[in-house]
Amino acid sequence: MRVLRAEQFGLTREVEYGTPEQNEAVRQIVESVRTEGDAALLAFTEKFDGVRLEAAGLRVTAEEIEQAYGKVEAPFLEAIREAAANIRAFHEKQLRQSWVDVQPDGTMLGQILRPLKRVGVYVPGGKAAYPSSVLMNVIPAQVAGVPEIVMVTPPATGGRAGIDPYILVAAAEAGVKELYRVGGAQAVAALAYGTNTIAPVDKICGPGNIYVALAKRAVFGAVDIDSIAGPSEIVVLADDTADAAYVAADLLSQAEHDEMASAILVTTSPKLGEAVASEVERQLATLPKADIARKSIDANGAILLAETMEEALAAVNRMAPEHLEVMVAEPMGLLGRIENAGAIFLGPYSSEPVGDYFAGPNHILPTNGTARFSSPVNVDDFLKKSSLIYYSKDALLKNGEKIMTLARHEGLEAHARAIGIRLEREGEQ
Ligand SMILES: NC(=O)c1ccc[n+]([C@@H]2O[C@H](COP(=O)([O-])OP(=O)(O)OC[C@H]3O[C@@H](n4cnc5c(N)ncnc54)[C@H](O)[C@@H]3O)[C@@H](O)[C@H]2O)c1
Ligand SMILES: N[C@H](CO)Cc1c[nH]c[nH+]1
Ligand SMILES: [Zn+2]
Repeated sequence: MRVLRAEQFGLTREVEYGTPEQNEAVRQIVESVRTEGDAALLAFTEKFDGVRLEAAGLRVTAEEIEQAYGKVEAPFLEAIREAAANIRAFHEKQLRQSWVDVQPDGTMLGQILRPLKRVGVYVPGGKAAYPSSVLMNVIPAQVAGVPEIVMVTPPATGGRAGIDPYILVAAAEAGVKELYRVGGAQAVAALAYGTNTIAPVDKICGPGNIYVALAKRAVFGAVDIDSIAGPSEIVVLADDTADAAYVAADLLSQAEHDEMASAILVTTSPKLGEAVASEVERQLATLPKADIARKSIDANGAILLAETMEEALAAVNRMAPEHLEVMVAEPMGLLGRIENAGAIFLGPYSSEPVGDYFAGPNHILPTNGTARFSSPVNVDDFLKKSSLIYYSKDALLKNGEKIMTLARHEGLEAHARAIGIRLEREGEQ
């Protein structure tokens, strides 16, 4: 792994996300699906996923899901059910209620929360199967009360024939009723604009590779999106008390997701840096996905050496990583100084996969520095708010002049008169 001085790590705000070629490819895919619908969807599915389908075959049937149950083992079912319960319990704590505040003069002000009507959830499946992402997408939407949850996932998970049965079982366990075998930018475009087969949604959530992330960014505005949850990232912030083997294992846990994933150690200890570099090499050699992890570590892996914890924290906050592990003697003591991170894992036993699969917080997290302003997927993503305003006659008579003053300062006479006409008429009575 490259060793760099933390202060020299010139990580500035990224202006362009993805290469120009990837951006152009996504632009063309999105535009074709928008204008040609199912025909383009099927053509891109054949081109990028190697699967030839008819429009009628896009929707996954109840029989397929039933058959999938026959292919998964009992320990998987037990684990996914317990994970689902943890994720549901965590997200239920996020649920907020509508509220109304009634004042003595009869004024009523409030906020009404309603679930979005129809949302699309993307479950990745290009290089690996992600049943866990089914739960992370679907459960918060259910907790919010979304009536129509549409799931899409590539038709040949990890290049194998068909959708991974564990994904199908996770979808059934989560209660998904509408599921299509389509992935990549074409799936995002279909959800956003609709085709003959897939009705358009109000919002698209879920993680994916660079093509999925760029497509979500491209359709934002036509629909809402959660965040740019692109290729995975991990930053480990460690001092000389950290265990090099643990740090290396956690860095590799994210490197194996994607050649574009990134894994960075920020440390005040050159000795730990050296030990982690050789541990990464040792552990990488035996990984089944060593080819992907190798490319990711070579392209986007680094060890940043900082003089002080202050400097280390500045580098972390500048990167705004998707996942931050804090492996220092007193992790709680640093918490208040971490400003930007999608999820923060404290101490040696909170290894990143604890959050990926089981603890309960969402694993769909902002990447590429967007944790500066974006949040993990959460129940609020699936709710919209309407403000509620009721003014009594007394309240309008009391405040009308002030409203007219403000309107006239903006040069908006019609606004002032809309109030004035009521003051004249009601004030006379
Ligand atoms: N940030 C998060 O919250 C989070 C969570 C889980 C996973 N992830 C990330 O999700 C990603 C999953 O990626 P994946 O590839 O396994 O699955 P994916 O489903 O995101 O992407 C696969 C699809 O990409 C499309 N594609 C592949 N090559 C293409 C090309 N050259 N041109 C156009 N389209 C192409 C294909 O249509 C394919 O169906 C990884 O990067 C992983 O790190 C992120
Ligand atoms: N680490 C991923 C988010 O970047 C989520 C995940 C799902 N399965 C394994 N990992
Ligand atoms: Zn992961």
